[in-house]
Amino acid sequence: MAKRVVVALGGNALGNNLNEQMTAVKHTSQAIADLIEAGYEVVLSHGNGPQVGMIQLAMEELSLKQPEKYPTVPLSVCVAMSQSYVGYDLQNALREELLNRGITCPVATVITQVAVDPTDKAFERPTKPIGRFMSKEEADRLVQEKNITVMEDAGRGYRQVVASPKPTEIIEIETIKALIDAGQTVIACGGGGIPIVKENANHLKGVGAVIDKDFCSEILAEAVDADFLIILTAVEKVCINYGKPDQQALSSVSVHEMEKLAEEGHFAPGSMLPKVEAAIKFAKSKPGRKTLITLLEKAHDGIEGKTGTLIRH
Ligand SMILES: Nc1ncnc2c1ncn2[C@@H]1O[C@H](COP(=O)(O)OP(=O)(O)O)[C@@H](O)[C@H]1O
Ligand SMILES: NC(=O)OP(=O)(O)O
Repeated sequence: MAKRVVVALGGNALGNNLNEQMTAVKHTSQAIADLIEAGYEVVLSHGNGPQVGMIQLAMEELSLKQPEKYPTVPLSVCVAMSQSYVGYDLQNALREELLNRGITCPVATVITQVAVDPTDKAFERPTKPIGRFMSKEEADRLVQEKNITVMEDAGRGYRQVVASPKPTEIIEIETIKALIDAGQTVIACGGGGIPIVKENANHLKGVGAVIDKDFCSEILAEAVDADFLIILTAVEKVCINYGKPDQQALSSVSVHEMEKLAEEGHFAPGSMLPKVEAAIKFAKSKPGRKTLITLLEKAHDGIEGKTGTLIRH
């Protein structure tokens, strides 16, 4: 039976703006098509930090200019827009790459809502960076003008941060499973999913948050009973003492060892730590499940055991 793989695409797989994304998805599709060609069943998820920030800013400018005509657009709707915008580019690029290789496999994006707990403490403490990077001066000015929260993002500059509650349930999971079982390649849970809370028996209400795509990809991987969770990012291997002279790359690590390293503070919160936490959770969820963290271009080599950081039981 074909091995089932959930692939979480990081920022470098999509770029930061319209032009970058058009180019990046072509490159990304080659790496994904390599996995499909090698016989893996692939389910894709992706981030949306730059995209949702761009959409939110555009919507805000419009509503500031003409509030009667263009009312404020909630963040949950901006997440929905980012899902369809990225999904559109990604499914088209992958469709073309597969057809060019003579592979007949329909590709579809599922608009995915993801439940969060309305009492999640994350609503009181924004941590998820979105949008572009800013200087400290610009960030301070926007804090005054717009009453937003900003944070320094892993030594790369300042960004707006929003609440990022933990995902608890994927609403469209049965649709996603039906498409996978029909042999289709599915893009789902984009941007961590559209965050919703269950208000009563049947009503789902969007909430102002951006869910971490690594945590959401992990619950997706469990729900579709994947063998592998692959988190593709901008580094080939996870390191200890990252950025220091004694930096050391990790190749194959048990969940127990990885938990210890995380406790020792080797992984930066907001960048590598959520990936490591998601990796540990998936590898622990059922015997035989493994997580791989590596570079986009190394996805195929990584799953063949040639590179990347493997987190296993
Ligand atoms: N211990 C570590 N090992 C490797 N990379 C790390 C580590 N700590 C922080 N990083 C940084 O985390 C980045 C990945 O996080 P991020 O850029 O947020 O991911 P994404 O690809 O999902 O957008 C890496 O490119 C690297 O700069
Ligand atoms: N939603 C999310 O985690 O996006 P990024 O991966 O772009 O931060």
